[in-house]
Amino acid sequence: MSGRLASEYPSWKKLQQTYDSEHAKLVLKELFAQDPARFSKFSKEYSSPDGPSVTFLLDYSKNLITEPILETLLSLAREAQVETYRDKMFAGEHINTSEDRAVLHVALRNFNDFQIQEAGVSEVQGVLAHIKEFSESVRSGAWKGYTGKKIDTIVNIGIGGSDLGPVMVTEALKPYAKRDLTAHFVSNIDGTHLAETLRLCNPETTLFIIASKTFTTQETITNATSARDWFLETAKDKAHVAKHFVALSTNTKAVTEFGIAEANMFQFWDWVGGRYSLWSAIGLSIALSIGYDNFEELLKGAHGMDKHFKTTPLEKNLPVLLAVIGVWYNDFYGSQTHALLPYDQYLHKFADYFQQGDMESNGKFVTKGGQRVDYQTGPIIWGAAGTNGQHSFYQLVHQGTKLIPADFIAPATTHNPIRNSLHHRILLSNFFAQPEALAFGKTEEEVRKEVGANASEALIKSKVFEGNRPSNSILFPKLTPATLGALIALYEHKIFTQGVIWGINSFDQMGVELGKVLAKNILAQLNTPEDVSGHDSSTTGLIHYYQKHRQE
Ligand SMILES: O=P(O)(O)OC[C@H]1O[C@H](O)[C@@H](O)[C@@H](O)[C@@H]1O
Repeated sequence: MSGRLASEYPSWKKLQQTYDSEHAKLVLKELFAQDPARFSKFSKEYSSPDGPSVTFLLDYSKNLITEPILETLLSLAREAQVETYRDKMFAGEHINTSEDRAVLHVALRNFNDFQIQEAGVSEVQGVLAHIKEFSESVRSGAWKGYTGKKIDTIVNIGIGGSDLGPVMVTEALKPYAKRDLTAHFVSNIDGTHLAETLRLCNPETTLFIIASKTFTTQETITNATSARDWFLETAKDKAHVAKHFVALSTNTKAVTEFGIAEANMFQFWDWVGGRYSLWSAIGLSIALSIGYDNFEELLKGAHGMDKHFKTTPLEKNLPVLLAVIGVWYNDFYGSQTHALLPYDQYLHKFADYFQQGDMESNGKFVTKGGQRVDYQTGPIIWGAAGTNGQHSFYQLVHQGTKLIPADFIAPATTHNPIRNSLHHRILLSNFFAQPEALAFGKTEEEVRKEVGANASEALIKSKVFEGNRPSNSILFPKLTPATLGALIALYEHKIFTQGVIWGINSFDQMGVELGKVLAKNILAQLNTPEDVSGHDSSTTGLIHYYQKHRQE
Protein backbone atom coordinates (compact mmCIF):
# COMPACT_ATOMS: atom_id res chain seq x y z
CA MET A 1 0.00 0.00 0.00
CA SER A 2 3.06 2.13 0.03
CA GLY A 3 2.33 2.29 -3.67
CA ARG A 4 5.63 0.63 -4.51
CA LEU A 5 5.76 -2.20 -6.96
CA ALA A 6 5.99 -5.44 -4.99
CA SER A 7 8.43 -6.83 -7.53
CA GLU A 8 11.01 -4.24 -6.44
CA TYR A 9 11.36 -5.60 -2.91
CA PRO A 10 14.50 -7.66 -2.28
CA SER A 11 12.38 -10.46 -0.79
CA TRP A 12 10.26 -10.64 -3.93
CA LYS A 13 13.39 -11.16 -6.00
CA LYS A 14 14.60 -13.77 -3.55
CA LEU A 15 11.26 -15.57 -3.70
CA GLN A 16 11.46 -15.63 -7.49
CA GLN A 17 14.93 -17.17 -7.34
CA THR A 18 13.78 -19.66 -4.72
CA TYR A 19 10.81 -20.61 -6.82
CA ASP A 20 12.95 -21.06 -9.94
CA SER A 21 15.57 -23.18 -8.23
CA GLU A 22 13.50 -25.09 -5.67
CA HIS A 23 9.91 -25.49 -6.66
CA ALA A 24 10.50 -28.84 -8.35
CA LYS A 25 11.84 -30.11 -5.04
CA LEU A 26 8.90 -28.89 -3.00
CA VAL A 27 7.00 -32.13 -2.74
CA LEU A 28 4.58 -32.41 0.15
CA LYS A 29 5.00 -36.13 0.53
CA GLU A 30 8.74 -35.69 0.99
CA LEU A 31 8.46 -32.59 3.14
CA PHE A 32 6.22 -34.48 5.55
CA ALA A 33 8.43 -37.58 5.49
CA GLN A 34 11.55 -35.50 6.21
CA ASP A 35 10.08 -33.62 9.14
CA PRO A 36 7.85 -35.35 11.69
CA ALA A 37 7.27 -31.97 13.35
CA ARG A 38 5.89 -30.34 10.20
CA PHE A 39 2.33 -30.15 11.49
CA SER A 40 3.33 -28.55 14.78
CA LYS A 41 5.60 -26.10 12.97
CA PHE A 42 3.00 -25.07 10.44
CA SER A 43 -0.21 -24.96 12.43
CA LYS A 44 -1.50 -22.53 15.00
CA GLU A 45 -4.35 -22.45 17.44
CA TYR A 46 -6.20 -19.19 17.75
CA SER A 47 -7.78 -18.17 21.05
CA SER A 48 -9.65 -14.91 21.32
CA PRO A 49 -7.64 -12.49 23.45
CA ASP A 50 -10.80 -11.49 25.33
CA GLY A 51 -14.54 -11.29 24.83
CA PRO A 52 -16.56 -14.38 23.92
CA SER A 53 -14.48 -17.50 23.61
CA VAL A 54 -13.41 -18.26 20.07
CA THR A 55 -10.89 -20.90 19.21
CA PHE A 56 -9.87 -22.53 15.99
CA LEU A 57 -6.99 -24.42 14.50
CA LEU A 58 -5.31 -23.20 11.34
CA ASP A 59 -3.29 -25.96 9.73
CA TYR A 60 -1.11 -24.60 6.94
CA SER A 61 1.30 -27.51 6.86
CA LYS A 62 -0.07 -28.83 3.55
CA ASN A 63 1.41 -25.89 1.68
CA LEU A 64 4.37 -25.89 -0.69
CA ILE A 65 6.55 -24.05 1.78
CA THR A 66 9.59 -24.59 3.94
CA GLU A 67 10.65 -22.55 6.95
CA PRO A 68 13.08 -20.41 4.89
CA ILE A 69 10.41 -19.77 2.26
CA LEU A 70 7.92 -18.70 4.90
CA GLU A 71 10.56 -16.46 6.45
CA THR A 72 11.17 -14.78 3.11
CA LEU A 73 7.44 -14.37 2.56
CA LEU A 74 7.21 -12.69 5.96
CA SER A 75 10.17 -10.47 5.07
CA LEU A 76 8.23 -9.42 2.01
CA ALA A 77 5.35 -8.39 4.28
CA ARG A 78 7.82 -6.40 6.39
CA GLU A 79 9.42 -4.71 3.40
CA ALA A 80 5.95 -3.75 2.19
CA GLN A 81 5.39 -2.23 5.67
CA VAL A 82 2.33 -4.28 6.45
CA GLU A 83 2.63 -3.43 10.15
CA THR A 84 2.89 0.31 9.48
CA TYR A 85 -0.14 0.29 7.16
CA ARG A 86 -2.10 -1.89 9.54
CA ASP A 87 -1.45 0.65 12.30
CA LYS A 88 -2.43 3.48 9.98
CA MET A 89 -5.73 1.73 9.30
CA PHE A 90 -6.44 1.26 13.00
CA ALA A 91 -5.50 4.88 13.68
CA GLY A 92 -8.01 6.18 11.15
CA GLU A 93 -5.50 7.53 8.63
CA HIS A 94 -6.92 8.02 5.18
CA ILE A 95 -5.36 4.94 3.62
CA ASN A 96 -8.08 4.84 0.97
CA THR A 97 -6.15 7.51 -0.89
CA SER A 98 -8.13 7.69 -4.14
CA GLU A 99 -11.28 8.54 -2.18
CA ASP A 100 -9.42 10.29 0.66
CA ARG A 101 -11.15 8.17 3.26
CA ALA A 102 -10.30 6.30 6.43
CA VAL A 103 -10.92 2.54 6.46
CA LEU A 104 -12.52 1.81 9.78
CA HIS A 105 -14.68 -1.28 9.79
CA VAL A 106 -12.60 -2.16 12.86
CA ALA A 107 -14.19 0.85 14.60
CA LEU A 108 -17.64 -0.71 14.17
CA ARG A 109 -16.65 -3.60 16.43
CA ASN A 110 -14.27 -1.77 18.73
CA PHE A 111 -15.11 -2.35 22.35
CA ASN A 112 -13.07 0.53 23.77
CA ASP A 113 -9.68 -0.92 22.87
CA PHE A 114 -8.47 1.17 19.98
CA GLN A 115 -8.34 4.96 20.19
CA ILE A 116 -9.61 6.20 16.86
CA GLN A 117 -10.00 9.84 15.90
CA GLU A 118 -12.41 10.19 13.02
CA ALA A 119 -15.73 11.93 12.58
CA GLY A 120 -18.56 9.50 13.19
CA VAL A 121 -16.63 6.99 15.27
CA SER A 122 -18.12 8.38 18.48
CA GLU A 123 -21.59 7.76 17.01
CA VAL A 124 -21.10 4.02 16.55
CA GLN A 125 -22.47 3.10 19.97
CA GLY A 126 -25.55 5.24 19.42
CA VAL A 127 -26.36 3.45 16.16
CA LEU A 128 -25.85 0.08 17.85
CA ALA A 129 -28.30 1.19 20.56
CA HIS A 130 -30.78 2.14 17.82
CA ILE A 131 -30.32 -1.28 16.19
CA LYS A 132 -30.84 -2.97 19.56
CA GLU A 133 -33.96 -1.03 20.42
CA PHE A 134 -35.53 -1.41 16.98
CA SER A 135 -34.69 -5.09 16.52
CA GLU A 136 -36.03 -5.92 19.96
CA SER A 137 -39.27 -4.11 19.32
CA VAL A 138 -39.81 -5.89 15.99
CA ARG A 139 -38.87 -9.29 17.41
CA SER A 140 -41.08 -8.91 20.47
CA GLY A 141 -44.05 -7.87 18.37
CA ALA A 142 -44.23 -4.42 19.99
CA TRP A 143 -43.56 -2.82 16.60
CA LYS A 144 -46.81 -3.13 14.69
CA GLY A 145 -47.67 -2.90 11.03
CA TYR A 146 -50.28 -0.44 9.79
CA THR A 147 -53.19 -2.75 10.63
CA GLY A 148 -51.88 -3.51 14.10
CA LYS A 149 -50.33 -6.87 13.29
CA LYS A 150 -46.78 -7.84 14.25
CA ILE A 151 -44.06 -8.15 11.63
CA ASP A 152 -43.41 -11.71 10.48
CA THR A 153 -41.32 -11.05 7.34
CA ILE A 154 -38.36 -8.80 6.62
CA VAL A 155 -37.11 -8.00 3.13
CA ASN A 156 -33.64 -6.51 2.84
CA ILE A 157 -33.34 -4.62 -0.43
CA GLY A 158 -29.72 -3.92 -1.27
CA ILE A 159 -26.94 -5.12 -3.55
CA GLY A 160 -23.20 -5.86 -3.32
CA GLY A 161 -21.97 -5.03 0.14
CA SER A 162 -25.48 -4.05 1.19
CA ASP A 163 -26.69 -7.57 0.47
CA LEU A 164 -23.97 -10.21 0.51
CA GLY A 165 -22.86 -9.82 4.13
CA PRO A 166 -26.39 -9.88 5.59
CA VAL A 167 -27.32 -12.87 3.39
CA MET A 168 -24.19 -14.83 4.21
CA VAL A 169 -24.40 -14.20 7.96
CA THR A 170 -28.14 -14.82 8.34
CA GLU A 171 -27.66 -18.11 6.49
CA ALA A 172 -24.59 -19.00 8.55
CA LEU A 173 -26.30 -18.26 11.87
CA LYS A 174 -29.70 -19.77 11.13
CA PRO A 175 -29.53 -21.95 14.25
CA TYR A 176 -29.78 -18.70 16.23
CA ALA A 177 -32.60 -17.23 14.12
CA LYS A 178 -36.11 -16.42 15.20
CA ARG A 179 -37.87 -18.95 13.04
CA ASP A 180 -41.18 -17.08 12.88
CA LEU A 181 -39.50 -14.03 11.39
CA THR A 182 -38.72 -14.89 7.78
CA ALA A 183 -35.88 -12.99 6.12
CA HIS A 184 -35.72 -12.41 2.37
CA PHE A 185 -33.04 -10.60 0.40
CA VAL A 186 -33.73 -8.85 -2.88
CA SER A 187 -30.72 -7.59 -4.81
CA ASN A 188 -31.01 -8.14 -8.56
CA ILE A 189 -32.60 -5.47 -10.74
CA ASP A 190 -34.23 -8.35 -12.62
CA GLY A 191 -37.89 -7.86 -11.67
CA THR A 192 -38.14 -11.58 -11.12
CA HIS A 193 -36.19 -11.30 -7.88
CA LEU A 194 -38.61 -8.80 -6.38
CA ALA A 195 -41.74 -10.35 -7.90
CA GLU A 196 -40.99 -13.84 -6.59
CA THR A 197 -40.17 -12.45 -3.14
CA LEU A 198 -43.31 -10.30 -2.94
CA ARG A 199 -45.40 -13.39 -3.70
CA LEU A 200 -44.28 -14.63 -0.29
CA CYS A 201 -45.08 -11.40 1.56
CA ASN A 202 -48.14 -9.88 3.18
CA PRO A 203 -48.03 -6.06 3.10
CA GLU A 204 -49.59 -5.91 6.57
CA THR A 205 -46.78 -7.89 8.19
CA THR A 206 -43.71 -7.15 6.06
CA LEU A 207 -40.88 -4.78 6.93
CA PHE A 208 -38.71 -3.54 4.05
CA ILE A 209 -35.12 -2.63 4.90
CA ILE A 210 -33.64 -0.44 2.20
CA ALA A 211 -29.88 -0.95 2.47
CA SER A 212 -27.66 1.33 0.44
CA LYS A 213 -24.59 3.23 1.53
CA THR A 214 -25.03 5.83 -1.19
CA PHE A 215 -28.80 5.50 -1.60
CA THR A 216 -28.26 6.13 -5.30
CA THR A 217 -27.62 2.57 -6.52
CA GLN A 218 -29.93 2.01 -9.47
CA GLU A 219 -30.90 -1.56 -8.58
CA THR A 220 -31.71 -0.79 -4.96
CA ILE A 221 -33.61 2.42 -5.53
CA THR A 222 -35.65 0.86 -8.36
CA ASN A 223 -36.43 -2.24 -6.26
CA ALA A 224 -37.28 -0.10 -3.23
CA THR A 225 -39.60 2.13 -5.26
CA SER A 226 -41.36 -0.90 -6.74
CA ALA A 227 -41.70 -2.46 -3.28
CA ARG A 228 -43.22 0.77 -1.97
CA ASP A 229 -45.67 0.84 -4.92
CA TRP A 230 -46.63 -2.76 -4.15
CA PHE A 231 -47.12 -1.89 -0.49
CA LEU A 232 -49.25 1.16 -1.25
CA GLU A 233 -51.51 -0.82 -3.58
CA THR A 234 -52.88 -2.38 -0.39
CA ALA A 235 -52.03 0.11 2.32
CA LYS A 236 -53.16 3.15 0.25
CA ASP A 237 -52.08 5.84 2.70
CA LYS A 238 -48.45 7.04 2.37
CA ALA A 239 -48.35 7.62 6.13
CA HIS A 240 -48.25 3.82 6.55
CA VAL A 241 -44.84 3.67 4.85
CA ALA A 242 -43.27 4.69 8.17
CA LYS A 243 -44.26 1.39 9.79
CA HIS A 244 -42.98 -0.76 6.95
CA PHE A 245 -39.88 0.89 5.46
CA VAL A 246 -36.57 1.67 7.15
CA ALA A 247 -33.29 2.73 5.57
CA LEU A 248 -29.63 1.89 6.22
CA SER A 249 -27.49 4.55 4.65
CA THR A 250 -24.96 7.35 4.87
CA ASN A 251 -27.15 9.62 2.74
CA THR A 252 -29.83 11.25 4.94
CA LYS A 253 -31.02 13.58 2.19
CA ALA A 254 -31.76 10.85 -0.33
CA VAL A 255 -33.41 8.69 2.35
CA THR A 256 -35.82 11.42 3.42
CA GLU A 257 -36.54 12.31 -0.21
CA PHE A 258 -37.50 8.68 -0.76
CA GLY A 259 -40.10 9.10 1.99
CA ILE A 260 -38.42 7.39 4.91
CA ALA A 261 -38.33 9.48 8.08
CA GLU A 262 -34.94 10.19 9.65
CA ALA A 263 -36.11 8.37 12.78
CA ASN A 264 -36.38 5.21 10.69
CA MET A 265 -32.92 5.60 9.27
CA PHE A 266 -29.86 3.82 10.59
CA GLN A 267 -26.70 5.78 9.92
CA PHE A 268 -23.24 4.78 8.96
CA TRP A 269 -20.24 6.65 7.62
CA ASP A 270 -18.11 7.01 4.51
CA TRP A 271 -15.22 5.16 6.22
CA VAL A 272 -17.23 1.95 6.09
CA GLY A 273 -16.60 0.27 2.76
CA GLY A 274 -19.62 -1.50 1.28
CA ARG A 275 -17.95 -4.91 1.36
CA TYR A 276 -16.89 -4.33 4.98
CA SER A 277 -20.27 -3.04 6.14
CA LEU A 278 -22.09 -6.00 7.67
CA TRP A 279 -20.80 -4.80 11.05
CA SER A 280 -22.57 -1.46 10.62
CA ALA A 281 -26.24 -0.53 10.27
CA ILE A 282 -26.15 -2.74 7.16
CA GLY A 283 -26.27 -5.62 9.67
CA LEU A 284 -29.78 -4.65 10.82
CA SER A 285 -31.34 -7.67 9.10
CA ILE A 286 -28.82 -9.86 10.94
CA ALA A 287 -29.79 -8.34 14.30
CA LEU A 288 -33.47 -8.77 13.45
CA SER A 289 -32.95 -12.37 12.53
CA ILE A 290 -30.63 -13.63 15.29
CA GLY A 291 -31.29 -10.99 17.95
CA TYR A 292 -29.14 -8.07 19.01
CA ASP A 293 -27.15 -10.03 21.61
CA ASN A 294 -26.00 -12.52 19.02
CA PHE A 295 -25.20 -9.67 16.62
CA GLU A 296 -23.00 -8.18 19.31
CA GLU A 297 -21.28 -11.55 19.79
CA LEU A 298 -20.51 -11.51 16.06
CA LEU A 299 -18.93 -8.07 16.44
CA LYS A 300 -16.95 -9.14 19.50
CA GLY A 301 -15.66 -12.22 17.73
CA ALA A 302 -14.39 -9.99 14.93
CA HIS A 303 -12.91 -7.58 17.45
CA GLY A 304 -10.89 -10.41 18.99
CA MET A 305 -9.40 -11.12 15.56
CA ASP A 306 -8.73 -7.38 15.11
CA LYS A 307 -6.68 -7.41 18.30
CA HIS A 308 -4.84 -10.51 17.18
CA PHE A 309 -4.04 -8.90 13.82
CA LYS A 310 -3.02 -5.63 15.46
CA THR A 311 -0.75 -7.06 18.15
CA THR A 312 0.62 -10.43 17.08
CA PRO A 313 4.11 -10.69 15.52
CA LEU A 314 3.86 -11.44 11.82
CA GLU A 315 5.21 -14.98 12.09
CA LYS A 316 2.30 -15.90 14.37
CA ASN A 317 -0.27 -13.59 12.83
CA LEU A 318 -2.92 -15.76 11.20
CA PRO A 319 -4.29 -13.30 8.60
CA VAL A 320 -0.71 -12.47 7.62
CA LEU A 321 0.23 -16.14 7.29
CA LEU A 322 -2.77 -16.81 5.05
CA ALA A 323 -1.93 -13.71 3.03
CA VAL A 324 1.72 -14.45 2.36
CA ILE A 325 1.06 -18.09 1.52
CA GLY A 326 -1.58 -16.84 -0.93
CA VAL A 327 0.98 -14.49 -2.49
CA TRP A 328 3.38 -17.41 -2.95
CA TYR A 329 0.88 -19.27 -5.16
CA ASN A 330 -0.60 -16.22 -6.84
CA ASP A 331 2.65 -14.57 -7.83
CA PHE A 332 5.21 -17.34 -8.10
CA TYR A 333 3.28 -20.52 -8.87
CA GLY A 334 0.95 -18.63 -11.22
CA SER A 335 -2.26 -19.83 -9.57
CA GLN A 336 -5.19 -17.88 -10.90
CA THR A 337 -7.77 -18.81 -8.32
CA HIS A 338 -8.30 -19.58 -4.68
CA ALA A 339 -11.11 -21.85 -3.50
CA LEU A 340 -13.04 -21.44 -0.26
CA LEU A 341 -14.55 -24.78 0.69
CA PRO A 342 -16.60 -24.75 3.88
CA TYR A 343 -17.73 -28.15 5.11
CA ASP A 344 -20.78 -26.63 6.70
CA GLN A 345 -24.06 -26.13 4.91
CA TYR A 346 -24.68 -23.00 6.96
CA LEU A 347 -21.62 -21.45 5.29
CA HIS A 348 -22.92 -22.07 1.79
CA LYS A 349 -22.70 -18.34 0.97
CA PHE A 350 -19.20 -17.88 2.39
CA ALA A 351 -17.44 -18.01 -0.99
CA ASP A 352 -20.04 -15.72 -2.61
CA TYR A 353 -19.46 -13.22 0.15
CA PHE A 354 -15.70 -13.24 -0.24
CA GLN A 355 -15.94 -13.00 -4.00
CA GLN A 356 -16.87 -9.39 -3.42
CA GLY A 357 -14.74 -9.06 -0.28
CA ASP A 358 -11.58 -10.17 -2.03
CA MET A 359 -12.10 -9.51 -5.74
CA GLU A 360 -13.56 -6.00 -5.36
CA SER A 361 -10.76 -5.18 -2.92
CA ASN A 362 -7.76 -6.59 -4.72
CA GLY A 363 -8.82 -6.91 -8.35
CA LYS A 364 -6.69 -3.91 -9.41
CA PHE A 365 -3.88 -3.43 -11.91
CA VAL A 366 -2.65 -0.05 -10.74
CA THR A 367 -0.69 0.66 -7.55
CA LYS A 368 -1.60 3.45 -5.19
CA GLY A 369 1.15 5.41 -6.86
CA GLY A 370 -0.48 4.97 -10.28
CA GLN A 371 1.94 2.42 -11.74
CA ARG A 372 0.81 -0.59 -13.77
CA VAL A 373 1.78 -3.69 -11.79
CA ASP A 374 4.04 -6.25 -13.45
CA TYR A 375 2.71 -9.16 -11.37
CA GLN A 376 -0.59 -10.73 -10.49
CA THR A 377 -2.84 -9.13 -7.86
CA GLY A 378 -6.06 -10.53 -6.37
CA PRO A 379 -6.99 -14.13 -7.14
CA ILE A 380 -10.34 -15.29 -8.46
CA ILE A 381 -12.28 -16.46 -5.41
CA TRP A 382 -14.76 -19.25 -5.77
CA GLY A 383 -16.08 -22.28 -3.97
CA ALA A 384 -19.06 -24.17 -2.67
CA ALA A 385 -20.08 -26.01 0.45
CA GLY A 386 -18.70 -29.52 0.89
CA THR A 387 -19.54 -32.19 -0.01
CA ASN A 388 -21.50 -30.81 -2.99
CA GLY A 389 -18.34 -29.52 -4.65
CA GLN A 390 -16.82 -33.00 -4.54
CA HIS A 391 -19.49 -34.18 -6.95
CA SER A 392 -18.96 -31.32 -9.38
CA PHE A 393 -15.66 -29.48 -9.70
CA TYR A 394 -13.25 -31.42 -7.46
CA GLN A 395 -12.31 -33.63 -10.41
CA LEU A 396 -10.45 -30.67 -11.87
CA VAL A 397 -8.98 -29.70 -8.51
CA HIS A 398 -7.54 -33.23 -8.12
CA GLN A 399 -6.52 -34.13 -11.64
CA GLY A 400 -6.82 -30.99 -13.77
CA THR A 401 -3.87 -29.04 -15.11
CA LYS A 402 -4.28 -26.06 -12.82
CA LEU A 403 -2.94 -25.49 -9.34
CA ILE A 404 -5.85 -24.46 -7.14
CA PRO A 405 -4.95 -23.57 -3.56
CA ALA A 406 -7.94 -24.13 -1.31
CA ASP A 407 -9.09 -23.44 2.23
CA PHE A 408 -11.09 -26.21 3.89
CA ILE A 409 -13.24 -24.89 6.73
CA ALA A 410 -15.31 -26.96 9.18
CA PRO A 411 -16.88 -27.10 12.65
CA ALA A 412 -16.07 -30.04 14.93
CA THR A 413 -19.63 -30.01 16.25
CA THR A 414 -22.78 -29.66 14.21
CA HIS A 415 -25.92 -27.75 15.13
CA ASN A 416 -27.91 -30.66 13.70
CA PRO A 417 -26.66 -33.90 15.24
CA ILE A 418 -29.18 -36.11 13.51
CA ARG A 419 -28.66 -39.85 13.85
CA ASN A 420 -26.18 -39.27 16.62
CA SER A 421 -24.09 -36.95 14.40
CA LEU A 422 -23.62 -39.67 11.81
CA HIS A 423 -24.06 -37.10 9.02
CA HIS A 424 -21.48 -34.88 10.61
CA ARG A 425 -18.94 -37.65 10.98
CA ILE A 426 -19.37 -38.50 7.31
CA LEU A 427 -19.07 -34.81 6.40
CA LEU A 428 -15.90 -34.44 8.46
CA SER A 429 -14.38 -37.62 7.11
CA ASN A 430 -14.58 -35.89 3.73
CA PHE A 431 -13.18 -32.67 5.18
CA PHE A 432 -10.14 -34.65 6.38
CA ALA A 433 -9.84 -36.84 3.31
CA GLN A 434 -9.90 -34.21 0.58
CA PRO A 435 -6.84 -32.19 1.66
CA GLU A 436 -5.04 -35.48 2.26
CA ALA A 437 -5.86 -36.73 -1.24
CA LEU A 438 -4.89 -33.39 -2.77
CA ALA A 439 -1.57 -33.28 -0.98
CA PHE A 440 -0.44 -36.88 -1.28
CA GLY A 441 -2.28 -38.21 -4.31
CA LYS A 442 -1.92 -41.75 -5.57
CA THR A 443 1.11 -43.03 -7.46
CA GLU A 444 1.15 -45.14 -10.60
CA GLU A 445 2.59 -47.95 -8.56
CA GLU A 446 -0.31 -47.85 -6.13
CA VAL A 447 -2.78 -47.82 -9.02
CA ARG A 448 -1.09 -50.83 -10.65
CA LYS A 449 -1.41 -52.87 -7.46
CA GLU A 450 -5.05 -51.98 -7.27
CA VAL A 451 -6.19 -52.63 -10.84
CA GLY A 452 -4.32 -55.85 -11.53
CA ALA A 453 -2.19 -56.98 -14.45
CA ASN A 454 -4.85 -56.87 -17.13
CA ALA A 455 -5.61 -53.16 -16.90
CA SER A 456 -4.60 -51.00 -19.86
CA GLU A 457 -1.82 -48.44 -19.54
CA ALA A 458 -4.32 -45.68 -20.33
CA LEU A 459 -6.61 -46.76 -17.52
CA ILE A 460 -3.71 -46.86 -15.09
CA LYS A 461 -2.55 -43.36 -16.06
CA SER A 462 -6.06 -41.98 -15.71
CA LYS A 463 -6.27 -43.20 -12.13
CA VAL A 464 -3.06 -41.50 -10.99
CA PHE A 465 -3.35 -38.52 -8.64
CA GLU A 466 -0.17 -36.47 -8.87
CA GLY A 467 -0.89 -34.87 -5.51
CA ASN A 468 1.19 -31.95 -4.23
CA ARG A 469 -1.86 -29.71 -4.36
CA PRO A 470 -1.83 -27.31 -1.44
CA SER A 471 -4.51 -26.40 1.06
CA ASN A 472 -5.17 -24.80 4.42
CA SER A 473 -7.54 -26.36 6.92
CA ILE A 474 -9.48 -24.38 9.50
CA LEU A 475 -11.28 -26.36 12.18
CA PHE A 476 -13.29 -24.79 15.00
CA PRO A 477 -15.46 -26.25 17.78
CA LYS A 478 -18.84 -24.91 16.60
CA LEU A 479 -20.18 -22.22 14.30
CA THR A 480 -21.21 -19.58 16.84
CA PRO A 481 -21.79 -15.88 16.13
CA ALA A 482 -18.42 -14.99 17.69
CA THR A 483 -16.59 -17.68 15.74
CA LEU A 484 -18.12 -16.48 12.50
CA GLY A 485 -17.14 -12.90 13.35
CA ALA A 486 -13.54 -13.99 13.90
CA LEU A 487 -13.46 -16.00 10.68
CA ILE A 488 -14.75 -13.12 8.58
CA ALA A 489 -12.27 -10.72 10.16
CA LEU A 490 -9.49 -13.27 9.53
CA TYR A 491 -10.18 -13.10 5.80
CA GLU A 492 -10.70 -9.33 5.81
CA HIS A 493 -7.23 -8.85 7.26
CA LYS A 494 -5.76 -11.40 4.89
CA ILE A 495 -7.12 -9.33 2.01
CA PHE A 496 -5.74 -6.15 3.61
CA THR A 497 -2.28 -7.68 3.98
CA GLN A 498 -2.17 -8.86 0.38
CA GLY A 499 -3.31 -5.44 -0.84
CA VAL A 500 -0.47 -3.78 1.09
CA ILE A 501 2.08 -6.20 -0.37
CA TRP A 502 0.81 -5.60 -3.91
CA GLY A 503 0.84 -1.83 -3.33
CA ILE A 504 -2.76 -1.38 -4.39
CA ASN A 505 -5.70 0.42 -2.81
CA SER A 506 -7.94 -2.36 -1.50
CA PHE A 507 -10.67 0.08 -0.53
CA ASP A 508 -11.93 1.74 -3.69
CA GLN A 509 -13.89 0.07 -6.49
CA MET A 510 -13.42 2.14 -9.63
CA GLY A 511 -13.91 -0.99 -11.74
CA VAL A 512 -17.65 -1.09 -11.12
CA GLU A 513 -18.20 2.37 -12.62
CA LEU A 514 -17.74 2.04 -16.38
CA GLY A 515 -20.48 -0.54 -16.91
CA LYS A 516 -22.90 1.58 -14.87
CA VAL A 517 -22.30 4.65 -17.07
CA LEU A 518 -22.64 2.69 -20.32
CA ALA A 519 -25.87 1.04 -19.12
CA LYS A 520 -27.37 4.43 -18.32
CA ASN A 521 -26.59 5.66 -21.81
CA ILE A 522 -27.98 2.49 -23.41
CA LEU A 523 -31.15 2.58 -21.30
CA ALA A 524 -31.98 5.93 -22.91
CA GLN A 525 -31.55 4.38 -26.38
CA LEU A 526 -33.60 1.21 -25.95
CA ASN A 527 -36.94 2.53 -27.19
CA THR A 528 -36.42 2.66 -30.93
CA PRO A 529 -33.70 1.45 -33.33
CA GLU A 530 -33.18 5.05 -34.53
CA ASP A 531 -32.03 6.04 -31.04
CA VAL A 532 -29.22 3.49 -30.99
CA SER A 533 -25.97 5.29 -31.74
CA GLY A 534 -22.36 5.55 -30.76
CA HIS A 535 -21.69 1.82 -30.35
CA ASP A 536 -19.58 -0.78 -32.08
CA SER A 537 -21.33 -3.11 -34.52
CA SER A 538 -21.60 -5.94 -32.00
CA THR A 539 -23.34 -3.88 -29.32
CA THR A 540 -25.57 -2.22 -31.93
CA GLY A 541 -26.46 -5.63 -33.41
CA LEU A 542 -27.38 -7.02 -30.00
CA ILE A 543 -29.58 -4.05 -29.14
CA HIS A 544 -31.31 -4.22 -32.55
CA TYR A 545 -32.00 -7.93 -32.09
CA TYR A 546 -33.54 -7.20 -28.67
CA GLN A 547 -35.70 -4.43 -30.14
CA LYS A 548 -36.97 -6.78 -32.84
CA HIS A 549 -37.87 -9.60 -30.48
CA ARG A 550 -39.09 -7.97 -27.29
CA GLN A 551 -42.73 -8.33 -26.39
CA GLU A 552 -43.70 -5.68 -23.86
O1 LIG B 1 -24.63 0.29 -0.72
P1 LIG B 1 -24.67 0.89 -2.09
O2 LIG B 1 -24.24 2.33 -2.09
O3 LIG B 1 -26.04 0.72 -2.69
O4 LIG B 1 -23.63 0.13 -2.99
C1 LIG B 1 -23.77 -1.22 -3.36
C2 LIG B 1 -22.54 -1.68 -4.10
O5 LIG B 1 -22.36 -0.83 -5.22
C3 LIG B 1 -21.21 -1.03 -6.05
O6 LIG B 1 -21.30 -2.25 -6.71
C4 LIG B 1 -19.93 -1.03 -5.26
O7 LIG B 1 -19.68 0.27 -4.84
C5 LIG B 1 -20.06 -1.96 -4.05
O8 LIG B 1 -18.92 -1.85 -3.25
C6 LIG B 1 -21.28 -1.65 -3.24
O9 LIG B 1 -21.37 -2.54 -2.17
